[in-house]
Amino acid sequence: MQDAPPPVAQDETVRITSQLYADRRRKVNQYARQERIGKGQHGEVFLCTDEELNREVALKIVKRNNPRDKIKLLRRNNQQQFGEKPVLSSTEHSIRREIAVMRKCRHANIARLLEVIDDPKHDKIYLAMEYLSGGQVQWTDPQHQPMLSIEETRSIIRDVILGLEYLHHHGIIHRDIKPANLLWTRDRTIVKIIDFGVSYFHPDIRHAKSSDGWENPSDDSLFQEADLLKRTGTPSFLAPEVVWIPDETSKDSPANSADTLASGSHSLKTGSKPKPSRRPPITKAIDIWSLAVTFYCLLFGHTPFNVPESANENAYHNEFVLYNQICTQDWDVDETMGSDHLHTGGRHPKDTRSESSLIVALLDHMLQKDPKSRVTLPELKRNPWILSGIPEPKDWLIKTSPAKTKGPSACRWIRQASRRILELLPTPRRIPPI
Ligand SMILES: Nc1ncnc2c1ncn2[C@@H]1O[C@H](COP(=O)(O)OP(=O)(O)OP(=O)(O)O)[C@@H](O)[C@H]1O
Repeated sequence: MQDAPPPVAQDETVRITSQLYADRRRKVNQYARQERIGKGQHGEVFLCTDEELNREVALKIVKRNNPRDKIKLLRRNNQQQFGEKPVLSSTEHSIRREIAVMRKCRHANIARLLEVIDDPKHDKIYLAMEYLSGGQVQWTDPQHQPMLSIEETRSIIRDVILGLEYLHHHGIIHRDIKPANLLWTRDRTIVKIIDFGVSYFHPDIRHAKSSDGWENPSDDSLFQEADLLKRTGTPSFLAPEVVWIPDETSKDSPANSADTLASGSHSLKTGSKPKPSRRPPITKAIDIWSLAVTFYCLLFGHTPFNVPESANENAYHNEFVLYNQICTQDWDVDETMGSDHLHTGGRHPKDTRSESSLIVALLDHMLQKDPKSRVTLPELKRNPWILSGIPEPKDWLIKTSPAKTKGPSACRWIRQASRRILELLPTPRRIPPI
């Protein structure tokens, strides 16, 4: 094994393998297992050596059906009409969605999928991804103090902006942006987005031209519009429009079942903002909100909206308190931000030219409850604080534009076209020596 693994080639296509020929404790096809590096809701992730290509990969192993899924699935498939597509378990649905999105992505700030091993005879699906050995972005120490400097925070946020810009350009909403889904490369210079299990794709939200070589994920049934309304993601990072709760006076309101919040110890009157009477539409602006919560976490070492300490044991009730805070409450800032302890000057700093006040103003634009007033990704990318320190900002903006990055099929198309042109050219005749 060489010291530094060979980098992933930009035009390397994702291999789809339908035959699992080795599934032993230490080996999955050509992947020799080393230690476990992660465990999520859907599966385990192992560091592996790809013995064919002599490089390290992260192998995510997901069981198609966990036991809970199996019972639900049996019940649903029994109720199905003849000829209907069988319903996928929620785990399989999530992994198929992740594969559909990751197969299409080629970007420096998005973890690359290299191979999918999906053998119908086996109950597990394997995803070989580029190994991001720098680990998760750590943002808080055991005392809940921020661990990252302002400069490190800026660089991370900039990387995520670029990754999200690419996703949004291609009609993908990530829906679970949080520090745990941001991984460092080995040298800790680049951050990449992972975990596309709850992401959403819709061709109507694409900006990219259909001629740019980026094909839409093939299976529409994986991306149902109704899924957008589900509160998937991580509670503290969810946008107001995602956790939107019908008016308390409404008959169906959860407030009526969860011992009335507004009159209880968690009354949300101070600094509260009126909630819109109708749920705002769910758009890519939800990723901006989650990015803002992430940004806040890196700066202050805690989330902006939290369940108050006085909350009770009822998890449903506490979640409801949190969602009400997200929808109606303002957030506050600590006295200092970052591991460099930059003074904030409070939630509304008097000195509007200081660096910290620029950051608070930026957070303010990103944490707008109304998605229509929230800063957009192109505006965010052009924000002076975000651009600060980049030697040639204009060039950087052009160079990093997602319209510049070509999809995998475009690369393939270019290769095929050049091969075809070479075939059509007359074979050079040997010139006889004079
Ligand atoms: N490409 C990678 N390189 C290195 N580590 C990784 C990689 N992908 C995932 N991991 C590790 O494995 C963990 C779980 O991965 P992932 O979030 O994809 O799983 P999941 O089951 O979808 O999780 P969740 O419960 O958050 O939905 C990550 O938090 C990370 O620590």
